[in-house]
Amino acid sequence: MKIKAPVSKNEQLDVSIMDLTYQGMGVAKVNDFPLFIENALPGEELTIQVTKVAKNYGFARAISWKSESPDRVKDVDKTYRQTGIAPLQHLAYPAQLKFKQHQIAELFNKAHQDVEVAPTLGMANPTQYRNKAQVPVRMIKGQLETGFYRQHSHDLIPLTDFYIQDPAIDAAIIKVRDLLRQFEIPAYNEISDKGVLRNIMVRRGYYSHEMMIVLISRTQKIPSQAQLVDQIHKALPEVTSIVLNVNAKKTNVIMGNVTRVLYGKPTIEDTLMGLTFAISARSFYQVNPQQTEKLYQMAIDKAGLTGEETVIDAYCGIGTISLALAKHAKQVYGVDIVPEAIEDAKVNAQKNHLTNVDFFVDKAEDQMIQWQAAGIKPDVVVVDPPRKGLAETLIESTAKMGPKKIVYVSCNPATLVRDVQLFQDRGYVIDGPIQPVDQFPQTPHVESVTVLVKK
Ligand SMILES: C[S@@+](CC[C@H](N)C(=O)[O-])C[C@H]1O[C@@H](n2cnc3c(N)ncnc32)[C@H](O)[C@@H]1O
Repeated sequence: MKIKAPVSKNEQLDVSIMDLTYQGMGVAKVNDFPLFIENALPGEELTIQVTKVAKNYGFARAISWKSESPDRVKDVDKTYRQTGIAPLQHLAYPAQLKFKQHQIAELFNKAHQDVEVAPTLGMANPTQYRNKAQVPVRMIKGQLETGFYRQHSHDLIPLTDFYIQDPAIDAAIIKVRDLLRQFEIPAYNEISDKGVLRNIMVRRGYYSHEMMIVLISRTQKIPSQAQLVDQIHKALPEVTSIVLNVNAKKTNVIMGNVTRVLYGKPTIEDTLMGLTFAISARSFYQVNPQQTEKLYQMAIDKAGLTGEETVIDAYCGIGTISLALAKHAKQVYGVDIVPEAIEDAKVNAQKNHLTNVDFFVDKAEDQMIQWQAAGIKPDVVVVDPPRKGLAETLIESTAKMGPKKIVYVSCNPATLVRDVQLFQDRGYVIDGPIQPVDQFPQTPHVESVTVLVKK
């Protein structure tokens, strides 16, 4: 028998908000049927209009408030919410930190795990923190614009202040945009699959102030390329690298596989944990440098190294954690799937005069099986996977290698909970509190460090 939802589309209702979801939406329940409402906070009483009804849940939009949460920040800029750049900016920062701590505890509780979660480590100035921007380029009314997509769409909202980005990066985007207009370079059109420039990526070293501009183009060459590049580096003295990335595919993936240096070096340098790192266009590098130092210090402290240990850093990127650990370990092995990242990692080991680190290009899950077969016996394994978490085969081979300690740096508590359970099934237990670190203020994203030890 088909069960009818207790609400229908377009219906208006008065509700109380009970909780925030992992995506940062308010949750209200009507006869146990959950409704998700953007921009609504726990404790608020409001009138909503139902916008979508699915089998077990629905979505609604807020129409008017009867009572507001004391944690609500008034006078927020709606553009940031519309674009999804800062979907939690309406929640006061201390409450954002509590929300992140609570999210992790909730997800473990739902999996019947009683864990201790420490208060989230926040930052003093939780805006303008990003060292990297990736902005789409589109033609609007015949003019090239840069900005951000409206959430759940590809409609570009032009923006000049991105709120959570380093303002020097925002200024560089405007300058590049103006030069693209001056040279009449057409933006890419997703529908016709014609035009030239798709995206602009800008990275700026937090300490070095070296800046890289990546022009992501559908075509192998940009019209007036030499003059454009010349004008960009003349207008922006911090620019030490201009790179062309070619992405000729009709795809939502931002970067293609071909990169060519148009000006300066193929990498920029920055400093983290007192070490120097070269970073190329396609390599991962943490976007919040101030918080990354706290996150890495936490991972290093929790690893508890004495200088005698063999350590594996799976998902190592350009070797940031590996090299920070190498100063305190006998031998470190790092693996990442992106060849450019591993090239950077090898250069970075040399730059920092660290000779006790070996880096490998491979899927971490495959490399781990090879290390296990080769009889490598790590004392500590650090994992820092993307949001989808760990492959079960990696968990299996890690457990077989039997490290005393696993330090799990996670950017997604849902996959963290799943993976921790798989480690528990193989004889590991959580040691000490889980430590959230706020890498992404004004957004619902949650980063954390968890330690597992062998029973
Ligand atoms: C969250 S980042 C962490 C990188 C590094 N630990 C850091 O802090 O800069 C995840 C990394 O996993 C890499 N990656 C994604 N899938 C992978 C896989 N299956 N095997 C190995 N590395 C992978 C990405 O290239 C990226 O460098």
